[in-house]
Amino acid sequence: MTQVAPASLQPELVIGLRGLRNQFGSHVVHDNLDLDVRRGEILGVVGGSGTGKSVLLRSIVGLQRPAAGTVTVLGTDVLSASEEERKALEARWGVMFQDGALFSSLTVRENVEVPLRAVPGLDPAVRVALADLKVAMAGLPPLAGDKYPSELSGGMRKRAGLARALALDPEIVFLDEPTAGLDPIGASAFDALILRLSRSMGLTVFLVTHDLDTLHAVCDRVAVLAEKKVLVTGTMREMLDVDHPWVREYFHGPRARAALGAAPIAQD
Ligand SMILES: Nc1ncnc2c1ncn2[C@@H]1O[C@H](COP(=O)(O)OP(=O)(O)OP(=O)(O)O)[C@@H](O)[C@H]1O
Repeated sequence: MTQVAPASLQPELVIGLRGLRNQFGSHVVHDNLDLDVRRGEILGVVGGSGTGKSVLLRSIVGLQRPAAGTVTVLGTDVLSASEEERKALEARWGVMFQDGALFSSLTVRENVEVPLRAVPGLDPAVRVALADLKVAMAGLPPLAGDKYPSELSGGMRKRAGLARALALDPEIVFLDEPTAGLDPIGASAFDALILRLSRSMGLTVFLVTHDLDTLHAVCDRVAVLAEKKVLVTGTMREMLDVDHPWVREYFHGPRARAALGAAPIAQD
C-alpha cells in the first residue's frame, strides 16, 4: 500500500507547470509539459540544444507567454495575475541571465540598486548598504561595486548578475547557464556559492545548465527536457537508470563519468 505523507511533511511546491505549450509559429517547443519545483531545492534543468530550457525559464518569469497551460509560482497563477500581483511576485524571485544582463552604463553597485529602487521609502544610504551587502554575498571584493561591467572578468560579471538577482532577498532564483564560459576553477567556485546561498537562505534554485560538474556538485534533482516535455525528474543517481537514448548518452557518456569521478556529490 502506498504511504502518503501527512500534508505538513510533504514538500511545498513553489513552481507548478501544467500542460504548458510554447510555440513560435508552427515550431512547437513545449507540448503538454508538466513540472513541479519544491521549496528549498536546487533543480537542474538539462536537455539537448534547442529543447527549450531558456524558453521554459522565460515562460515561468513572464518573459514568454505560453500558448496554453498554467504557470503557478508561490501560489499565484502567473498568466492571469493582475499587474499588481505580478509586481509583488517579481519581488519574490530573482533572475540571472547567461551574460549577467547588466546595464553597461551603471556600476556594479548601481546595477544591484536597480531592483531596490522599487522598494517604497527606502533610504538611499540604506539602499547603497544593501547593494554592497549583496555584492559581498555574491563573493565579489568590495571594490567591485565601483566598477563598470566592462571592467570585470566574465566570472565577476556573473557574480554581479547574481548579486542583482539577490537584491530583494528572493525566495526563488532562476539561473540560466551560470557556469557557461567560466574556466573549471571559476565554475566550481560558482557552484559552491550557489550551494552555500541556497542552503543558508533556504533559496529555491531553478538552474538551466549543460554542466555535468554543476549537476553533480549542487543539484538535488534534475529535470530532463526531451520530446517537447519534461521527460523525467529525479536525483542524479536515478538518472543512471533511465532508459532513454538521450538520457543514457548524457548521463553515461565519457563526460558524465569524468564528472562523477571528480565532483563531491550533494545528494545520494
Ligand atoms: N523569440 C524566439 N522566436 C523564435 N524562436 C525562438 C525564440 N526563442 C527561442 N526560439 C526557439 O525555441 C527553441 C528553444 O530555444 P531555447 O533557447 O529555449 O533552447 P535551449 O534548450 O535553451 O538551447 P541551448 O541549450 O542551445 O541554449 C529553439 O529552436 C529556438 O530557436
